[in-house]
Amino acid sequence: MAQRFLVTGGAGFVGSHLVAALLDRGAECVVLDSLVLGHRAAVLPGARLIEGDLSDAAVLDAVLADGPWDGVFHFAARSLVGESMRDPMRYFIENAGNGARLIDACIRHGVQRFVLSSTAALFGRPADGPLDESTPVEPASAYGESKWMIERMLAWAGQVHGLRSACLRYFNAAGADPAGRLGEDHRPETHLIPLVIDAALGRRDTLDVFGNDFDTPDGTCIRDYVHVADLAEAHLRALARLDQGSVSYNLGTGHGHSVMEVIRAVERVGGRPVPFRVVGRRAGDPPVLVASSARIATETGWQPRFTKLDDIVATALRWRELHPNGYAG
Ligand SMILES: NC(=O)c1ccc[n+]([C@@H]2O[C@H](COP(=O)([O-])OP(=O)(O)OC[C@H]3O[C@@H](n4cnc5c(N)ncnc54)[C@H](O)[C@@H]3O)[C@@H](O)[C@H]2O)c1
Ligand SMILES: O=c1ccn([C@@H]2O[C@H](COP(=O)(O)OP(=O)(O)O[C@H]3O[C@H](CO)[C@@H](O)[C@H](O)[C@H]3O)[C@@H](O)[C@H]2O)c(=O)[nH]1
Repeated sequence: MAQRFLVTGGAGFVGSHLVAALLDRGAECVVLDSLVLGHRAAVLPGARLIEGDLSDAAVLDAVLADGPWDGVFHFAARSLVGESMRDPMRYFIENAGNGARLIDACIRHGVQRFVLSSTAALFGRPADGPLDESTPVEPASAYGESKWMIERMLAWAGQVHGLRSACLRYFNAAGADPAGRLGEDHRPETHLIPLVIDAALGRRDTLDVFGNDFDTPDGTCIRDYVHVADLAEAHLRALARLDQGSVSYNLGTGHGHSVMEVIRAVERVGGRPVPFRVVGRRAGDPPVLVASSARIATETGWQPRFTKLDDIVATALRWRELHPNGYAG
């Protein structure tokens, strides 16, 4: 019989790519998404979409009762650092509160394997150098703190109820489905690569570079851009690894790229100039965030297939060129 999975937030950017990977492997997928940030068209036809909010206890109960589930993947969340600093309680109520409700429903309905979308934002303002799982957790935002709260809940759910969990701390999710079915369409868009692409395509006047006075070689911030298809593969491997117990993994390519390098990559791949201007720093941006993913590599054999920034950018650019209005058509 086909394996059967529940994916919360499966109409969003990263979740929709995991759904594609599950369907490609013959699994059955149910997506629970309120569509508050996601898109109906991002749920591939092979999956079933249940439009509902995680804060709705009746919906959660009804969905989880319709098991058995081979695993639950939890993507649904708010994930904007700046927004979380203006309205921290929203992040604790929605991310941590809904996380608690979902974990509780999973325990009550006998789910045994749970995979959480966690984040590099757990690490706050760390020293330079690749961040592995021994890096101290010190969130510098309410968003990062809200994800850490869910990680801690999962630790307790494991200890008391035996729920096995994988906490996957993604660095910067990027790119688009290599088969061209899915892409990135956040509203509003705040992520660097789609904004740079829109500037190159003339859909924005200019790209604002948030500061060029950081302590980095060209003065702009360095991030580890990891392809969504590689993230999807990491989810599948982490899930399989749960047979041996709960895990936490940092997920990135291990290579950092500055904002200016991203601009140059889009110019190279797209063959068009990117208009940009340097503005002030964005509050809370650490200068460098690069992952060490040695642990997941050793324990599951995971390796990113997309290791070159140009290749990551190329998949995102291709989707945006074909879908200038994103999922709106
Ligand atoms: N994009 C990144 O670079 C990145 C990096 C690290 C971690 N993450 C985490 O990965 C996950 C997915 O990120 P994304 O970029 O795909 O986000 P996204 O906004 O594209 O997707 C989130 C999805 O969750 C849904 N959702 C939100 N609140 C909900 C609720 N209360 N009930 C039901 N559905 C709800 C939204 O409609 C949306 O479809 C998030 O948990 C995020 O914190 C993302
Ligand atoms: O218009 C823009 C947008 C971004 N940046 C810079 O580009 C880099 C990347 O920014 P962005 O794409 O917004 O990602 P992050 O702020 O690094 O956050 C992403 O990556 C984190 C993990 O590293 C996740 O926790 C977050 O959810 C996810 O949004 C940062 O240095 C920004 O300052 C600009 O210069 N101009």
